[in-house]
Amino acid sequence: MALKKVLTIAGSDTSAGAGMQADLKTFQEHDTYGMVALAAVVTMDPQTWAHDVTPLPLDLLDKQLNTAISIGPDAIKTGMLGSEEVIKRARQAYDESGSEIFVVDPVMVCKGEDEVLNPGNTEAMIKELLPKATVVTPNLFEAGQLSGLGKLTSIDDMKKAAEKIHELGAQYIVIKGGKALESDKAYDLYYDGQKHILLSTDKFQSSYNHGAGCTFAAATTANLANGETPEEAIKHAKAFVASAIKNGWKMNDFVGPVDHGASNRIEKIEVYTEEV
Ligand SMILES: Nc1ncnc2c1ncn2[C@@H]1O[C@H](COP(=O)(O)OP(=O)(O)O)[C@@H](O)[C@H]1O
Ligand SMILES: Cc1ncc(COP(=O)(O)O)c(C=O)c1O
Ligand SMILES: [Mg+2]
Repeated sequence: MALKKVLTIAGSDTSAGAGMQADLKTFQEHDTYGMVALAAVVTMDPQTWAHDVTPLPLDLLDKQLNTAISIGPDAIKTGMLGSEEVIKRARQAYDESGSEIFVVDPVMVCKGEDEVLNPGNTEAMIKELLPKATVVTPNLFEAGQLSGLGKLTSIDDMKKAAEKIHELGAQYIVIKGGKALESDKAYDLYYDGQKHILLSTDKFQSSYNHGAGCTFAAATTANLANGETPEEAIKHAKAFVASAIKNGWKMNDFVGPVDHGASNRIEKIEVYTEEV
């Protein structure tokens, strides 16, 4: 059977733990055919590892989107988009694609960097992306921004934020408590408009977790393309990224990426679920 075609509209992380590199590696691990339309290139200062984001010219993004859409992706994921213009283009590309799976990873900051990439982006994501999102995968910070609730510190806060984001049009929401929520387990909250499900795994080391969010959203996209329900897709994506984090490794004095292949190559991790 032909592989499902999965397109990421995202940035390039030259260190290759996050961004479109994480997406492509994760798509491959899920037996899907990964494709890319590149929106920006992130480079790091070798001395300080400060991130520098260089957007690609919009006409070059348009050419890539035209090509990719003509191939007929079965599912589309977004990652770092960088500007309101690019967010609009991503929405148009999804509308034109005929695909019915749109996974929005609303990347606002890079881990280790606390400056929001561009505040106007939040409004554009709310207006352009959420109404079309099959699944949206904000981390704790991003969920606070999208919901307008600000800082979230508890599962109860996450439930309220998920309900707000659902009202904005996203069909399925998963808020990643993950590294940011103070807790003994790694919790994520799933909401489908009716029930809240708390997903958890053991909490593993968090020094070498670069790319965890991208990997989680890419795995969700691939699982949906392969026919899983949103609930299954997210649960399996969480197991996949938990193994990737457990086996994360030190790249240099600044960063350590997750091991995108760990779930298939090294070990499976169990995910627990309960309705809350
Ligand atoms: N230390 C950890 N151990 C296990 N799972 C984790 C850990 N940190 C994050 N996760 C999981 O990894 C996924 C990505 O979460 P997170 O790192 O918070 O996202 P982002 O990279 O977008 O900020 C989520 O499923 C989260 O629960
Ligand atoms: C291109 C790109 N996309 C997305 C991200 C976000 O990565 P994470 O999966 O750690 O949230 C980064 C972070 O460096 C990045 O460089
Ligand atoms: Mg992220």
